[in-house]
Amino acid sequence: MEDPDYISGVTPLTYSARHMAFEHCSAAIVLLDPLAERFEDLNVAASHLLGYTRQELLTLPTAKIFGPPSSDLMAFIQSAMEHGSAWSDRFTCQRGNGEELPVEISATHLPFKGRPLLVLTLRDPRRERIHQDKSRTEQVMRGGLIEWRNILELFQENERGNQLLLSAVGDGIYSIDSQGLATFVNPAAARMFGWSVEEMIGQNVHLLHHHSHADGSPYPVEDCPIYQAVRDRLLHEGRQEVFWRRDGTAFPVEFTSTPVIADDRIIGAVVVFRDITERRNTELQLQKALAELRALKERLEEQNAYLQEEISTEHQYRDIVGRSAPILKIINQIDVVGPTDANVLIHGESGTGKELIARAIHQASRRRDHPLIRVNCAAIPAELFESEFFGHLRGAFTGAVRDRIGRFELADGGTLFLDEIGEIPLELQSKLLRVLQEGQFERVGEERTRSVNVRIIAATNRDLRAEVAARRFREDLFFRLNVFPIHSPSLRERRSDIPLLAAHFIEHIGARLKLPGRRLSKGDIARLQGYDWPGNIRELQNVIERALITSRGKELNIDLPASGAQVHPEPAKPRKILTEAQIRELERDNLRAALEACGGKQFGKGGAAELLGIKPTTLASRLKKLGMLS
Ligand SMILES: Nc1ncnc2c1ncn2[C@@H]1O[C@H](COP(=O)(O)OP(=O)(O)OP(=O)(O)O)[C@@H](O)[C@H]1O
Repeated sequence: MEDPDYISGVTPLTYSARHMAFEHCSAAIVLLDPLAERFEDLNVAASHLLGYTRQELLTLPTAKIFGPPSSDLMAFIQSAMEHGSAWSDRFTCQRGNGEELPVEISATHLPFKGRPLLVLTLRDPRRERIHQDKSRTEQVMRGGLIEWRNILELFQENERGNQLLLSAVGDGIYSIDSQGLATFVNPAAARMFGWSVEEMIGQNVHLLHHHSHADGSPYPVEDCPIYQAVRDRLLHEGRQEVFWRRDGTAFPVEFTSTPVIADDRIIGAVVVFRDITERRNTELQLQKALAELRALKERLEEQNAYLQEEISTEHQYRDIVGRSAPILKIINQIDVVGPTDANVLIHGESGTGKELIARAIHQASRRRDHPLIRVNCAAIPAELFESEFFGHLRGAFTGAVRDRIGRFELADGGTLFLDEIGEIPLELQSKLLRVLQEGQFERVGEERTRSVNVRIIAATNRDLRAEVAARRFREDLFFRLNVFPIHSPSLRERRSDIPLLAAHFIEHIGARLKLPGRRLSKGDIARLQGYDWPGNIRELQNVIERALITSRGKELNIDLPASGAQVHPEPAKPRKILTEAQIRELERDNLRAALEACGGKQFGKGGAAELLGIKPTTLASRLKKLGMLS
């Protein structure tokens, strides 16, 4: 290598380059003189591999590196010289630091100026492996990178998919940055607000659609839970708020605002919202339906209570008994008017069967499956009329401790029988007229107007025309009621029905009292027919009942006031006779005691009416009659 001319045709420059290439080649190369067992030359890589300086290696015997010449080494060198080259991985070098280094050796025979030199390329297989591993790692990493890129692409595609998804969903979705400006708005959100996506991007979304509360009062952005999420990193929800449209209208929403955190920094929030107008409407409808149901239940309960009360006190036998001309006329009238919805006014003396007629009309009507509600107008204190008719709200007046529905509502769909209609105070007559005309009224203490569909059957023993003339009864109301007048004749006007009626009562009352088989003598029948019956059929009924109770045998003892017959045939001792005033005082005392016992409570559970075993309306009328109303 000292002689620059050892290769012909090589210029000094190229020689120098070749020399550099040898010197700095990454492979470790030594030029060996096998006969001298010395290194003739070596490059930088060989010096590094063997762990000696160049100078040291040039002076060291090769045995220092390859060990004492072994048969293997001899055979290897021999083979290289004979065949021109040889390769082996069975040798070990002794490095400068004493370390044993297994090497791969490629040998090339290079005869130079008559000397048999060998060019040995030494390779550290461990280093090779390291290089290979590194290369493989790089390969894997490069492959991994591709893989990563694929994932990234997939993600980006997903992102596009996500974008598509966000665009397609029905919920409104938008995102805001940490400044509260919109960075993304899906089409559903923009559509709901009435803005375009482009118009919204970059805007303060709160000012755009969330600026006011439902009542129109301002909603400062500092209070906005959507923006709060950007400040406190917490998810915020809204359930009772409204968002505003571009056109100034609002819609109820439900929203969540979720903070978006990257590298532990809040970069914004994502808002998902839903227009809940339909749900709200459904809820409202449901609430309305529930309220109606509650009202219906309330009404049914009241109706039930009313009917229970009626059952215990009212007629066990409702059939109209009689074959007289006036009765046949009434039956005919019932047939005619029953199926219509016309108001009926029944006029007749007390006890002639006006209520029976009213019930028969109701039974003959299309309303028969709905209740017939009776109101005895004579029994209602003036101040309670309105509440009795139309109901009241709790607290509407002293004593109104709970909501109460009135008789009109109770009778909705059915018939309202206004007994003793002539007793209604004038002030209430106009309100009554309004319900008859419009079917509308308000409960006491309530603004809401309610509607009912009620047929009115009124009854009176007064001469209503005379009442109208005396201005105690409204003429317009009279005409409204008197659409179909029915006269309920006194018993005097139909004496021929008396035997039938008497037999009817003997049978029914006798059955109730468990006194069957009782009968009247012909003489008694004649006496009954001769009597004037100021109390009409009710009086007859009472006379028969008394006779059934007092008679010993099958033959009844009829006791008629006019005849002077004995009511109590065997008085053991003289009875104490009370004057009318004394009876009233006795009753007053009794009522007072009952009221005291109930702590002043008149109606309902544990009230005086219950204690006395009378209807609340009866109690009210008695208190009124006896001047005991405070
Ligand atoms: N034609 C009849 N057949 C059988 N019973 C009758 C008849 N008419 C009336 N009654 C009976 O006579 C009683 C009194 O009748 P009702 O109460 O209908 O009379 P009213 O005219 O409504 O009385 P008031 O005006 O006092 O309210 C009832 O028990 C009823 O059942």
